[in-house]
Amino acid sequence: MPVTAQDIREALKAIRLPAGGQSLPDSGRLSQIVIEGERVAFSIAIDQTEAQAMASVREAAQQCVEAMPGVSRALVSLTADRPAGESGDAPAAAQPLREPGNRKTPSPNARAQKIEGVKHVVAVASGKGGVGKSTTACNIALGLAALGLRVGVMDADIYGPSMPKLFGLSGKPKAGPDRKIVPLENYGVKVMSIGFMVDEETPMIWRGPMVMSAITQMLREVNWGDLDVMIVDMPPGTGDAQLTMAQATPLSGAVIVSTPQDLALLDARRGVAMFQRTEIPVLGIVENMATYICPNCGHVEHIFGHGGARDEAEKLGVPFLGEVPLNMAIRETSDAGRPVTALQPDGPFATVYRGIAGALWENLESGGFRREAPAIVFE
Ligand SMILES: Nc1ncnc2c1ncn2[C@@H]1O[C@H](COP(=O)(O)OP(=O)(O)OP(=O)(O)O)[C@@H](O)[C@H]1O
Repeated sequence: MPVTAQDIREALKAIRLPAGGQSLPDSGRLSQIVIEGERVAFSIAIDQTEAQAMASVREAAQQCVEAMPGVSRALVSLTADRPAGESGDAPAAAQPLREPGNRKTPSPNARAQKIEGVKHVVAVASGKGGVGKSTTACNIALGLAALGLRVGVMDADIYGPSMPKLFGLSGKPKAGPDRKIVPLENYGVKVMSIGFMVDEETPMIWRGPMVMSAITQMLREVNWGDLDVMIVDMPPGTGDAQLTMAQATPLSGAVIVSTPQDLALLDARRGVAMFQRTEIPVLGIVENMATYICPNCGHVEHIFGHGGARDEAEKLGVPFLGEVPLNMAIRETSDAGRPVTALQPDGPFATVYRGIAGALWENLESGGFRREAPAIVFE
């Protein structure tokens, strides 16, 4: 018989909080329990100061559930998103951290704990899907690495994780001697993706508390080592899931990717607004598929109109980091797991991405906003 949430709650009664405290289910700290087939996921709410003390409770809960018949894997994480003790029978994503009205939420740095050894965490986001957010995130990461920086990529795009494909990586990451997961690596960049943790056929399992569990695990239980920058590929859009995720991640700032079309710009504006509302600095806008350069004659065509993102950035008072042309080489190399910035470092597109990466790094390090990357001229 398939296991039920009630069975799991019963079994978890054996787990007690430290110092002879209540049983885990009675403590009101359990999130909703999500069951899909033989996989189970839930989170345990803690106060940030309890992280160390509660680590053994998390481990015991996981072992307890994995020992149950009908369970092949349990994903249990500690979350400090809501006050410990508050009853949690609703998915985390259904409880946006946004407060009612127009009040601003506290800065993410006050909420999300820093990741040890990681200097800057940068979200790459877009107001809507399909604008080339992941391709841009991947190539910016490689551009940063080309500048000699230590770079990691965390793929938090729950709707369609694409970093495994973009970096040409597959397989399951393994745990190291310290029990932390060792990220996979290619082209000198460490990569961790929801795509490594979930079967392709069951992407919808990463909903509600599972999303938060996976993000928490990828942030806290992965051995990232020392990084100058961690790039986080966010899910496209500006809904509550994105907002919650942004707030749970200790972001230094965000980069918004947009195409020149009006619609996308409207969406990009929403993206900017989402980060501004949460007091996460917008480090810049990248215009993707800005121009088409004829591979035969070099003629530059502005298929979708041009300059929209630059003007919009100006209006919004956020930096414009640069523009990436629409080009088959970018599509083909990305889709084949051979990103252009790593494979053709002397080519024009690698130059563009390195320029964007350089401007981003400067903004990060200065804490100020440089207006844009140097213009790249195609001759
Ligand atoms: N500058 C570009 N020139 C040509 N093709 C591009 C460019 N940027 C992205 N693409 C292609 O567009 C497609 C969508 O890109 P990508 O997956 O990066 O978008 P996304 O915004 O992350 O999408 P999703 O919403 O699915 O997460 C891919 O096939 C990619 O190779």
